[in-house]
Amino acid sequence: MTPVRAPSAVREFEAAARARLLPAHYDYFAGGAGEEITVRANEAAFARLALLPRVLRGTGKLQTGVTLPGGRAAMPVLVAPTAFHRLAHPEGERATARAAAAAETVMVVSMAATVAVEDVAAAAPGGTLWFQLYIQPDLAFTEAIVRRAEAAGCTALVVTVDSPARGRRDRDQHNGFDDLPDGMCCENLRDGDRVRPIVMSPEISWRHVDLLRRMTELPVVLKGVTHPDDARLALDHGVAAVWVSNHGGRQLDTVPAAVDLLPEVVAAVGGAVPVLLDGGIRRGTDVVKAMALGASAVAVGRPVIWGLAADGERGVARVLGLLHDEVEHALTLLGVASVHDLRPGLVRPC
Ligand SMILES: Cc1cc2nc3c(=O)[nH]c(=O)nc-3n(C[C@H](O)[C@H](O)[C@H](O)COP(=O)(O)O)c2cc1C
Ligand SMILES: O=C(O)C(=O)c1ccccc1
Repeated sequence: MTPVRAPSAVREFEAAARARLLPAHYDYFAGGAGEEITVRANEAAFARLALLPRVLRGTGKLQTGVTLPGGRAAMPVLVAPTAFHRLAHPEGERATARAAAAAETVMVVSMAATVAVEDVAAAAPGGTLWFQLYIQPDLAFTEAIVRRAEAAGCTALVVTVDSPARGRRDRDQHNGFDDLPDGMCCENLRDGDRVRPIVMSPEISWRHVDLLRRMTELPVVLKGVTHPDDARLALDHGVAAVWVSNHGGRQLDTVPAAVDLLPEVVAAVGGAVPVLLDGGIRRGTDVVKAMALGASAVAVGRPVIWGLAADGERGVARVLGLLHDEVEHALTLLGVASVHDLRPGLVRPC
């Protein structure tokens, strides 16, 4: 009999997840906007970057930890905010939070989580949670959500700014996937005895970022920046970090690959605040490439979903563990002792 082995690479979790998920749910998680050109570009861009190792550097103990505005992480790979974890596993965001806490990394709880932020926090005491927010045009309601996130112990607010409208996702349209099944809802959108829909409004502007900053003491991270001019504006508006992202190719199709946008944003930010990046990270080598190009840390969206769908908390723990081990291995073979010593000279186009 062929022994069944645990997946030994992040990518193997996708097949395991696909086998377990309803096709419409798999498509929701995997898919993106339009022709999915950006979805594919995110991963392809990492394949087009080569690593150039240094030798005989006598690197001793490795350093993978990073310090960010919302706290420390033992590895430079955060859990990106993704919606609807209970579609992937009955424990939903609770399982994800436990695995992230065990890996000593940050979980960014989605505003569209299917477990309330208070319950996510209670499931993983000692874990670091940030809260992702779509600023709602109803500012009083936005403030109520911010207060909940603060009270639950979240240490940063991640404001997603790439969604002035919902992305057009053909797979979801074909599958008729437009709502959660009975018994599941966006628990962070509860307002008295009703659950409000998430509004993605084109009216949101820099003025709202200013209002939000006045609303809270928490560091505000801007997620979904692609243009260097917006990175500069973000600094003018006092953000604590800039997060380069095209939403995993789920918003505007044909936006360039995230890692290809990184150098210009890093140059625009000029070291004033940390720059985070997500989109297409599947390997430890992808993590070190992004950090060599100036990211302070990266985040993974779909890999976490695949781990969760395949094997719950254990699957997410394995995905994060694989990425951590691969980062260490890549550092060793690059001749670099610390993620802080990664430099652009270690990467070149190929
Ligand atoms: C299924 C799914 C749901 C997502 N939900 C959210 C969300 O609620 N809020 C948000 O800011 N980003 C959301 N994103 C975007 C992720 O935070 C992240 O930018 C993206 O997944 C990174 O690309 P990757 O999946 O290649 O790692 C979602 C992504 C996926 C795949
Ligand atoms: O699917 C997404 O990418 C996403 O960001 C989202 C946000 C709110 C509700 C559902 C999904």
